[in-house]
Parts: sequence; structure tokens; C-alpha cells
Amino acid sequence: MTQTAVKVRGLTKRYREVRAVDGIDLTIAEGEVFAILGPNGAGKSTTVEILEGYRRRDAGEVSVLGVDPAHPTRQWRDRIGIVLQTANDTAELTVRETVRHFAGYYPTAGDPDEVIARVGLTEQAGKRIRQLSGGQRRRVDVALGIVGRPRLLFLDEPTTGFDPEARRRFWELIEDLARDGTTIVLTTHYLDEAEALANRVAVIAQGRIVAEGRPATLGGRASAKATVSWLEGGERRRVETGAPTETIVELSGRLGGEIPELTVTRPSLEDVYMNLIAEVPR
Ligand SMILES: Nc1ncnc2c1ncn2[C@@H]1O[C@H](COP(=O)(O)OP(=O)(O)OP(=O)(O)O)[C@@H](O)[C@H]1O
Repeated sequence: MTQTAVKVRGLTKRYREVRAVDGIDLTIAEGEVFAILGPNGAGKSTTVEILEGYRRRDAGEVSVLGVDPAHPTRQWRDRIGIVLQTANDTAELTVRETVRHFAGYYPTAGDPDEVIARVGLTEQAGKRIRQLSGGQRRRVDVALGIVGRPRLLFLDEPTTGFDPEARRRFWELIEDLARDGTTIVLTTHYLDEAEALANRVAVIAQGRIVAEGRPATLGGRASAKATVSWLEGGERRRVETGAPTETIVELSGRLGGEIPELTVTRPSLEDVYMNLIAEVPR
């Protein structure tokens, strides 16, 4: 039976007149990679901070690894990994010293050098934090989030400032952790990141979930019309169709085999996301 890692019902949080979180329901199974998407100010961080036990809620039920995060225990904290913003307080320590220091907080921490290798910082292990680039510092943050070998890892916009290669490496790390059974809750503004990593995504706008599902099917994406495009008589032709295979067979017959410069596209996750966000009344 799949265990539930996160269960949220009717979660509500206001800051004076702002309804930051306005009745959210969420269920995340153990081992899932779950992405929370949404525009600036949608309520993502507030939701995640409540799940992490760092913010009080006004109403609703929340269970994270079977515990109400409003009443966290030490044992519960040890099973949760959080990638915080850059740890500036250790600027004078080296990467290795910092990771070792944080490893000391956990009863079953991973080997610091192994963790440093996993985030791709072996060459920088002896450097002071303040000497690192922004993207390298962010990798230290990730190392500190996983050094306790958490069962549930929260990542808030983890790849902001990463170069493309570092992002790919980071994605591999997340896939690796997911294969080991770590549940991952991720907020991101990069839709390709959500598509590459997440089993499921939720789109939040104005404190509510406006869509939830697999990235491939979100917002009716899989059943949306496809655009078939090809070159004919020196001109680019395009048709929208619910039956692209039929269109291609018909075209292939007409053009006598290979269809020049054929492409078939469906709405991207970004297209679907933009539509979902546009529909939310302001
Ligand atoms: N400490 C606070 N005091 C008052 N209002 C706040 C506070 N934190 C957040 N808010 C407001 O609550 C709403 C939701 O903010 P939140 O930070 O959860 O959004 P977000 O989806 O994480 O945004 P972003 O993508 O910009 O990080 C916003 O309107 C924000 O201005």
C-alpha cells in the first residue's frame, strides 16, 4: 500500500486582508516528486512553510509524515530536509566544514564527502563559502538539505541561478533521490523543470489550486488538438487536428511517402499553465 507523505485539507492562511492560502487540499504519496507551480504571490511559499512547520496556519488539517507540523518533534525534523536560502552565516567556513557541521545535527547523516560529490562540488570542497559563485552556493544549500538523508525533501526554487549544465546535474540528483524513495516537494517557476522531474504538479493561483495532475495531462493537454505542420510547394502548411495520425497518413499518401519537414506539436506545459493562470479572476 502506498503511504501518504503529505495530507492537507482546507488549509487557510491570511496576512491581514490578504488571503495567501485560501482552502487548499493536497495529497502527496511517499516517493512522489510533486511540483507546486504558480505566479509570484500565489501562496506557494506560505503553503510550503506551513508544511515545514515554520509558519502557523489559520485553519485546516495538515499531516506531514504522520505529524502535524504545528507541533513538530525532533524526530520528525530529522526526517525532513529543507533547502533553505543561502547559508551566509557560514561564509568563512569551507564547503567541507559546512557540510560536516550540518551532518552533526542528524543521527543518520550521509557521508559529507559523498554528499559534496552528489551535488558536484568535490573540486570546491576546500573553498570558503564566500569564494563560491551564486550557483555553487545554491548547490551547498542543496547539500545541506540532503545531508540528513531525509525521507521528505522540500526544495524552494532550487535551480535559480544555475547554469544549464548545473541544472541538468541537479535534475539527475533529484531523480537519484526519488529512486531511493525520497518524497520531494518542489516549487519552481521553470515549467521544463516541473515537466522533467515531477510525477504530479499542482498549479496555485491566488491561494487556490486551479489544476492538478500529471504534467503530460494537466489542463486537458494530452487530449488537446495537435498542430501538424509540413512543407509543401515551397510553403509551410499547418492544420489543427484531433486526429494527427490520420492527417499524417493522408498527407503521406498525397505527397508520395516522406512528408517534408513534418512536425506534430501539442500545447506545452507552459501553454497550458498560461491559460490556467489567465482564467483566474484578479
Ligand atoms: N509575512 C508576510 N506578511 C504579509 N503578507 C505576506 C507575508 N508573506 C507572504 N505574504 C503575502 O501572501 C501572498 C502569498 O505569498 P507567498 O510568498 O506564499 O507567494 P509565492 O507563491 O511563494 O510567491 P513567489 O513565487 O513570489 O515566491 C502574497 O500576496 C504575499 O504578499
